[in-house]
Amino acid sequence: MMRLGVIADDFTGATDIAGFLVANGLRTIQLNDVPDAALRVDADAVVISLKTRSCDPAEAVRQSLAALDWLRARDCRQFFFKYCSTFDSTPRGNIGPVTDALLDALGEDFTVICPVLPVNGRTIYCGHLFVNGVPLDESGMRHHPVTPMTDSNVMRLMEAQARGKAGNVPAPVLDQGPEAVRQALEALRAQGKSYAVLDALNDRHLEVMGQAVADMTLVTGGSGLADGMARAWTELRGDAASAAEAGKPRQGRAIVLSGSCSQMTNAQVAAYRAAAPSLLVEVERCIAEPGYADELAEWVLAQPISGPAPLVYATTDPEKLKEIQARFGAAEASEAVERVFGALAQRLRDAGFDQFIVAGGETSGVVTQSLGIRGFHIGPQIAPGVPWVRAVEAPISLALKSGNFGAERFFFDAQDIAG
Ligand SMILES: Nc1ncnc2c1ncn2[C@@H]1O[C@H](COP(=O)(O)OP(=O)(O)OP(=O)(O)O)[C@@H](O)[C@H]1O
Ligand SMILES: O=C(O)[C@@H](O)C(=O)CO
Repeated sequence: MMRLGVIADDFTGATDIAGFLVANGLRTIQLNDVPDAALRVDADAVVISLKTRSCDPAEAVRQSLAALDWLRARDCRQFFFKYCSTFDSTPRGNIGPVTDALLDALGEDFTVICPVLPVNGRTIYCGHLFVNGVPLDESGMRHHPVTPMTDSNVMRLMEAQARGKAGNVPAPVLDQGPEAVRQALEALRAQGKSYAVLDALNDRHLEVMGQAVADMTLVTGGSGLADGMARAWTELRGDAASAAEAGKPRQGRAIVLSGSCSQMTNAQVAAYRAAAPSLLVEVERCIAEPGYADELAEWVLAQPISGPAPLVYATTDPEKLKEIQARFGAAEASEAVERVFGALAQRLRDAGFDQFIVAGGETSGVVTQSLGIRGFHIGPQIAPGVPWVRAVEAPISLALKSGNFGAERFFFDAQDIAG
C-alpha cells in the first residue's frame, strides 16, 4: 500500500511537495502527467504533476480524475491535491472544480484547504493568506501574468469557484493540538460546510494539522501541510540523505532559463545578471519569428563553458509586463514565450546541456515536457521547496523553481550544490 498519492497542478508545485516528502525520509517518485496504467512503482509516495493550474476547468477536472484513478489502482491510503501556496486560481477555478470532482469521485463531502508554507512566508490567519506578512492581494501576486490574486480571504476565494461553503479553523484551535482541530473540523462539517480553511503560522501548527488529518481521505493545500503530515508518519521515516541520493545532480553543462515575472525571480535575475552572461527574450520575436529559438541557442552556445551558466530570461517587471500584455494579449504573449523556452531547451539538450535551472511553474512544465521527461528522482533541496531532480530515463538534472521561491542568489546556489 502507498501512503500518499499527490495530484499537483503544476511542475514546480509537484517538485516542491516531493522535496518535502523526501526531506522527511519518504521514498518519493514524481511522474509527469498521468502515467501508463501498466507502470509499476515502488515508493512511499507518488506525486503526479499535471499542468492544470490555468487551463480550462473541465480539462483540469478530467486530468485530475485520471490521475486519481491511476493512484487508486495503486491502493493509496490518502490523497493530496497540491496547488500553489498563493492559491493561484481565478473565479472559474481550477482549485474549486478539481477539489469538488475529487471529493465526488472518492465519495467524500469534506476536506481541508490549506495553502501554507511558513518556511517560505506563506501563512494563514483567520482564513486570510499572507505572503511574508503581506496580505496576498497586496503582495506581488496581484500582478501575476496569468492568475492575478486580488483577494486574501481563502474562504471567499474558494466559495467563488467551488460548489460548497467554507469555514475556518483559527490559529488558537491549532495551538490546542490535534484533538481540538479534529473537533473543529467535525463542527464545520456538521454546519454543512464542505471546506475547512486551516490557519497556520508556524511549524508546530503544521505538525498539529498533520496529525489531525491523518484519517482524511482527501486533503488539499500547499507543501507545508504535506510536511506536517509526513512528520506524523514516524513509522515510515527513513534517512533523508539516502532518500535524496537518486536525485542528486552529476557534474555537467548548465543553463538558466527564467520565464517567471514574480518579484523574487526579478530580484534573482538582477543578482545573477551582475555576474553571468545573460540574454533577454523579446516577446515580439517569440510571436513573429519561428526561428527565434535557434538564434537564442546560438547565443548560449557561444558563451564560455567555464564560470556561471548563461541565463536566458523573459522575466520583466509588472509595468513592462502590463505593456506587453496590452500590446499582444496576455495569453498570446505567455504562450509564445513558453513555446520559445520549450524549443530552446530541446536545442540545448541536443547540444549536450544536461543541467536545466528553470524559474516559473508554467515555464518548468513546458521545458520538462519538451525534453520528453516523464519521471524524476527527487534529490537534495537547493532552497525550501526546490530540490534538484534527476530524470528517470535520461541523464538530465533539473532545478524547477516556483516563481517566488529561493533566495536572491538562488541561481548561484543551485550551481554550487551541483558542484
Ligand atoms: N516578458 C513576458 N511577457 C509576457 N509574458 C511573459 C513574459 N515573461 C514570462 N511570461 C509568461 O508568464 C508566465 C509566468 O508563469 P510561470 O508559472 O512560469 O511563472 P510564475 O507564475 O512566476 O511561477 P509559479 O507558477 O511557480 O508561481 C509564463 O506563461 C511565461 O511565458
Ligand atoms: O506552493 C507553492 O507556492 C509552489 O509549490 C507552487 O505551486 C508554485 O508553482
